[in-house]
Amino acid sequence: MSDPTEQGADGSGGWAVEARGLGKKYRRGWALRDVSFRVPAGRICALVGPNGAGKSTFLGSATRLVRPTAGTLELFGVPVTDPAVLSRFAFLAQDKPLYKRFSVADTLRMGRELNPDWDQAAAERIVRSGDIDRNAKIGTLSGGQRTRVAFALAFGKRPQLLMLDEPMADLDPLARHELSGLLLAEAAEHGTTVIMASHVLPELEDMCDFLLVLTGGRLRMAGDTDALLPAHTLVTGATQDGALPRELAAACTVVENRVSGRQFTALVRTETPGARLPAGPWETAPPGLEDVLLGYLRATDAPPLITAAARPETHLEAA
Ligand SMILES: Nc1ncnc2c1ncn2[C@@H]1O[C@H](COP(=O)(O)OP(=O)(O)OP(=O)(O)O)[C@@H](O)[C@H]1O
Repeated sequence: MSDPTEQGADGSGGWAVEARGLGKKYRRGWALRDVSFRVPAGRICALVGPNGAGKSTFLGSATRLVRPTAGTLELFGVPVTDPAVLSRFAFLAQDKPLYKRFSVADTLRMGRELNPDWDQAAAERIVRSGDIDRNAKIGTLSGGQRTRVAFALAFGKRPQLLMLDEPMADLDPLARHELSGLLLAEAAEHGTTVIMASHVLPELEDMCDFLLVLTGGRLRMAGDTDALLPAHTLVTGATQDGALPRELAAACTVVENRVSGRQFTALVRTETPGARLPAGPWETAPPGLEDVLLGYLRATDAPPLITAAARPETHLEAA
């Protein structure tokens, strides 16, 4: 077995997250089922899926808040069951839990006392640029201001892996822009890996270079956006019966085919990188990230696509 801390072929430093056969069953059924993937270290990874897809359950499993029913999960090669992972990650939960009676200054002091690598200057900077009074009690702050303090706590910890569950939901457009810029700068400067669950697809296009897509607790797509996007093509053309022309359908995997009147618009993919679709009475265009994500979110029976970079070793060995 290779070492998660060793240099990857592309010069990057191993992988940050590795899930193998990960599953979580609640009384009503499986929230996550047989999920296996790797996220290489240093990536900004979007975790995408409809409501109830299992995103928070995955983040809960990675942060020791949820105990998986099946499989294994490692952060930087350390099983999440090992308390040694605690110093490696920071987590910004959807409800941004903070102590309401603490002041902002108390909250940052708590961060400093609990975290050996605490970066007080970075945390203070984030709070200051939101014009938040250090003496204000958390309970008196607006939702967006609380989010900013939670960001300051997460960044101040200087984690190797930052996990965020819908971090921007209650921020105004300016704060959104500022904090996403900060996230990118942080990741670039410190090599931090980021995993961010979000429903705001256009935002992800600008920020993320790696994708994880879940629907119904199953992994549908995983890999570098640079590898995933070029594998897909948007095709439009005329159809008599709603089906794609046979010659076209034979040359690709159809992710989604939508028919309006006598016109089809299909998201297709070729399984061999660089393979071309046959020419014919149809038009092709490269899809944007949002087109690809929406295709997989709508067509839940499309075959999953997990690129080689996102597959744990067992899959590579079996291939
Ligand atoms: N504590 C729990 N007890 C029982 N079922 C749960 C629990 N937490 C989550 N579930 C179920 O697990 C499934 C996945 O939920 P999860 O919160 O992980 O989805 P999500 O992708 O984060 O959704 P959203 O986008 O709405 O936040 C859902 O069907 C949900 O009802």
